[in-house]
Amino acid sequence: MAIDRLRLSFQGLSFLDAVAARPERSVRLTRAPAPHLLLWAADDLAEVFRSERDMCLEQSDTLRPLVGSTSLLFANGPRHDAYRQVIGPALRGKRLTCHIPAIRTIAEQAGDELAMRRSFVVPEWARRVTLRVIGHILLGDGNSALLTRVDTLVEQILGTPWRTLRYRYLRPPAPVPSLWSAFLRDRDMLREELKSLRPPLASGCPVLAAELASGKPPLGPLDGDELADQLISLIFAGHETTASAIAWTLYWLAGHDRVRGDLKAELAASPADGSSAADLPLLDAVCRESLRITPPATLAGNRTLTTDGELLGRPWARGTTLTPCVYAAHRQPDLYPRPERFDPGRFLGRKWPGQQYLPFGGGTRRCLGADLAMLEMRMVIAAVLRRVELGRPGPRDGIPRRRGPAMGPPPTLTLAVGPCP
Ligand code: HEM
Repeated sequence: MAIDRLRLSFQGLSFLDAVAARPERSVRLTRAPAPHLLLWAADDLAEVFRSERDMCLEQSDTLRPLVGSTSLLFANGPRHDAYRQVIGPALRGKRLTCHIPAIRTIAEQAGDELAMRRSFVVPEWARRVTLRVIGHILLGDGNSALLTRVDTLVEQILGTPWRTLRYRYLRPPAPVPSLWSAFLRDRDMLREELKSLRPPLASGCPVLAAELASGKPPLGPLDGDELADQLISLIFAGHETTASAIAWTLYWLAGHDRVRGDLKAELAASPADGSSAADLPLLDAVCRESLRITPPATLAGNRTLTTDGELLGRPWARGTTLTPCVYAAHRQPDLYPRPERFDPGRFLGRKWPGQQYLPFGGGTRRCLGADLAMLEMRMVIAAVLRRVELGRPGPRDGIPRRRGPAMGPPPTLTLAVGPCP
């Protein structure tokens, strides 16, 4: 049965496509002594998200060398709660609203850049935009060289599935020249710089790095290594997935003339910049449908049971791992008729429950940047569509590619752009 684990690792989405139609809405990747299941039935997901106090998140072998072993992405128990209490409020509500003018400027500049071009490589352009946004929120302005180095480090290991496999499985001793030793050298130099960074305490809006470094409860003082882990984690989590989401949304809009026309009409009829979902309902629905049909994170985090117990009507042994499968949950034809069709109408005037629509995962580990990501998607898409017309993508341009634990469009996805008619 471990064959299914290998198929997931090597075939990725084609494996998920093959199992998504199973009536049991789950697949067992491994059996005892350490069973691992992917789940997507709404009732099962709701129960998993309710029972997370008896589960912990395991560190990922792929991400740990990048984000560090004290990363909040792997924290559990009270330390995890403390991180969420500090980071969560900084990324929603009034504190997020404070960053809207800066995000608007970044979105408009990104749109202006396209207005001067005939075509652009979408994933690379989108990563530059989202890197600027998370850089502004986390470190304040003026750290673009440092941010680019984080992006280059990520690219070095996740840029292609082949690079990820080499980085994951070929780790010779450090003195041997290899992708691994180059990665370790660049990572360590970057960490040293992050440790000595002194973010401004306040620059209009509070800078998240300064709050993390403030030593205030519930986190208390972080040493340099722990702070560097959190900065790399937040830059990584905060821009990779959002860049994929923006790139996918432009891809879907480019291929759907009617939806794009309706959205342009909505934008033409309103001065709103997209910072509020209520002002531009079709724009919001387009972004949500894009996250449904091509969720950047196809799986949420692996939850491992810390005690023997009963769940989903069955007894489970400690050590069992349960993973919500976002991709399969979003492709259930009884919930989403013709799930392979891009149809933003599914989200117009309708809110989906968290166990049926979960691009940001759920429960106590639900994405802390969900509000920021939605805001950023809407504002960037609005700025682009107001400035340029998009050309049609090619027939093979939408084949998803693995990017570490996430799913992105092909790195070469290129769209033609021209003046608005
Ligand atoms: C469209 C963009 C994004 C998507 C699709 C996405 C998706 C996810 C998913 C699926 C998880 C795991 C949730 C779970 O296991 O239940 C997650 C966790 C997380 N995300 Fe995002 N994310 C996005 C953008 C962001 C942004 C902009 C930030 C900002 C810093 C961010 C920060 C985080 C953090 C800190 C966690 C860990 C939460 C925890 O473990 O408590 N994400 N995200």
